[in-house]
Amino acid sequence: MISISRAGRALAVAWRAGRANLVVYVLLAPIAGALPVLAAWLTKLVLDRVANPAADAILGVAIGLAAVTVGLALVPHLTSYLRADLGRSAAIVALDRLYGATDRLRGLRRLEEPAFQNTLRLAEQAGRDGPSRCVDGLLGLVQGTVLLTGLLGTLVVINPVMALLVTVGGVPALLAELRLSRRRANLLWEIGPAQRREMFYASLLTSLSAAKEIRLLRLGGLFRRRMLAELGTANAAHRAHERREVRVQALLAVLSAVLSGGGLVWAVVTARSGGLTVGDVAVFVAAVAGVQSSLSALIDHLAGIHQAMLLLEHYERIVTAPPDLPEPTRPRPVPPLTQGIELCDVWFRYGPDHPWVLRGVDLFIPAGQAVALVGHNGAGKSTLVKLLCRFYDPTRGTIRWDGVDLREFSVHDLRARIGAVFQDYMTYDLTVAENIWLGDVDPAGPDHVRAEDACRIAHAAGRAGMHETIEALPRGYGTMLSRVFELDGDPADAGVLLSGGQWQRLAIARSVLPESRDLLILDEPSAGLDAEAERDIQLRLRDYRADRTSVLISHRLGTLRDADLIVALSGGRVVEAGRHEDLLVADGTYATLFRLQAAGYVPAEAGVTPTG
Ligand SMILES: Nc1ncnc2c1ncn2[C@@H]1O[C@H](COP(=O)(O)OP(=O)(O)OP(=O)(O)O)[C@@H](O)[C@H]1O
Repeated sequence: MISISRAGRALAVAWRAGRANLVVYVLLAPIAGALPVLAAWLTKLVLDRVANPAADAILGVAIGLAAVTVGLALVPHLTSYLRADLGRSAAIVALDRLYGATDRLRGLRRLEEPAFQNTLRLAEQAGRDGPSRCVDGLLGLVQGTVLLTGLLGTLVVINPVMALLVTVGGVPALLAELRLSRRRANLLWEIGPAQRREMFYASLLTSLSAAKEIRLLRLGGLFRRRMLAELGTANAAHRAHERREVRVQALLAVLSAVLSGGGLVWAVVTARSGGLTVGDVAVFVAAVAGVQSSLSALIDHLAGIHQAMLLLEHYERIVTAPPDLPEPTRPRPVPPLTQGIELCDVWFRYGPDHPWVLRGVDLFIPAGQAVALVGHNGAGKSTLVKLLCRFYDPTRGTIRWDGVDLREFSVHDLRARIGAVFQDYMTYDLTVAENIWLGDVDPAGPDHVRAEDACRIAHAAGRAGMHETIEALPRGYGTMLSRVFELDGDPADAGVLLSGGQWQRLAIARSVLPESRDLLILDEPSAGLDAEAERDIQLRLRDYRADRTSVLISHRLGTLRDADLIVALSGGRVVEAGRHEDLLVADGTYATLFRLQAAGYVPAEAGVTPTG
């Protein structure tokens, strides 16, 4: 029912998070359980001595009761402080493990699976409060057991039958609560997709990047309604579950009230016939109420641990997930590219139910040369470069780096040799300097830009033709590129936003920051640039690309005409390859695309037929 090993791992997380807090918390648990029992017995003694003045001195007992009362008042505050502090520290340790595990997923495939995203969301939830809930639950069990044992012992002394009845009365509650906790954990899984969609619509409604389109197309109402519909779906599921809970718990409450009511009648009748003292009646009533409430707290703790364990299952599924891309046990060092990259009969599709995107691509990308990929939308150009970066492995066929299959390298080392600007490049809500520095972060170095990085960052910005523009910004390289985050927590210092083309140049600067990249991939790097800027970038990058292998993708074929090799993809295959002039002569796909595009720049009446 409750996995001991999982509970052990949750405790280990709490131990790593805060040993001192945990030790004090553990020591307090039995004390917190013993205090109410002590209070009940001391109350009995005080009452009996008040009722019988001939009995022993009362003062010592009364002081003892007062001390216990102070303890009873203080312990809950201390416990709740420790619980909160331990919870926060345990969340840091657990989330560090969780995001460490997602970071170890080197490919993209897993992140594209809805089931993985659902698991991830519950794992995040479990990571935030799972370990502390387990610790809480386990210590609650310790505290509850001490309390229950003491109170049951008290009850046994006065009325063993009642003790048995109250204990047996707790069994249905235990079974019912465990069932309910399993249902609750399943419910969270079932409503996961609706909650993720709800969050998606909610984030659209407040996201700055979506704001223009949402306002212009007046989509706010639609997305709000959809968000509410998803929320409604989740709420309906919660409501149905809570109704079931209320029904079960009401039934159990009636059972427990009948038991304690019967016990009270018995105690009063017995006291009238002299079988019990006033103190006995008081302690009996307190013990019955105490046993019932501590039993129900114990059951709640068990159910809470049970539910936390079920959610931690999602957490563990993520942190123990096997690598999504097989990594060799003894990876080969990735040599500097001296011969080239060879794709041999590469077939690829995004999933078994998806159509083939690449159907037997054979291609050689010679080292030190610029290879351009052209083709219609959806021809598979970006897919091909994603395979070069090993975001996915080919479904069939191999890709070789100087003759070695990419799968024989560590993915990390391979990527250290590749620089890229993707079509959907990132814009980070960080400073200009950080936006460029992210292109070459030393994993063992500091987590911030160092003063000595300034020179190479400016050099990379210069390569992308951005240096002067950056210098003109309010804080130069220290300018925050965000309208939603302030610099250094100063609300008056909201940053600036760049234009699309300027962001694109920044992405290029990021990709050319490291000098150590052998392969440069530029997937539509100039889509957002004006013609002059595009030419300017081409000239600036020519120097960087000179001794490097580069793969260029662009729909502006004019920018590719100088490439050493132009490769046309169609239907998932290479249909043509050659230099610009040769392909025009061949008069195939490339020539058709090139002429169509060139004709667009020439007045129709001029009747000119560009030939390259
Ligand atoms: N992550 C993905 N999951 C499923 N299908 C995908 C994914 N990415 C791309 N595809 C599909 O693969 C095909 C090739 O896409 P790809 O982006 O490689 O084309 P492309 O040649 O780069 O197109 P474009 O010129 O429009 O950028 C498309 O049909 C697309 O729908």
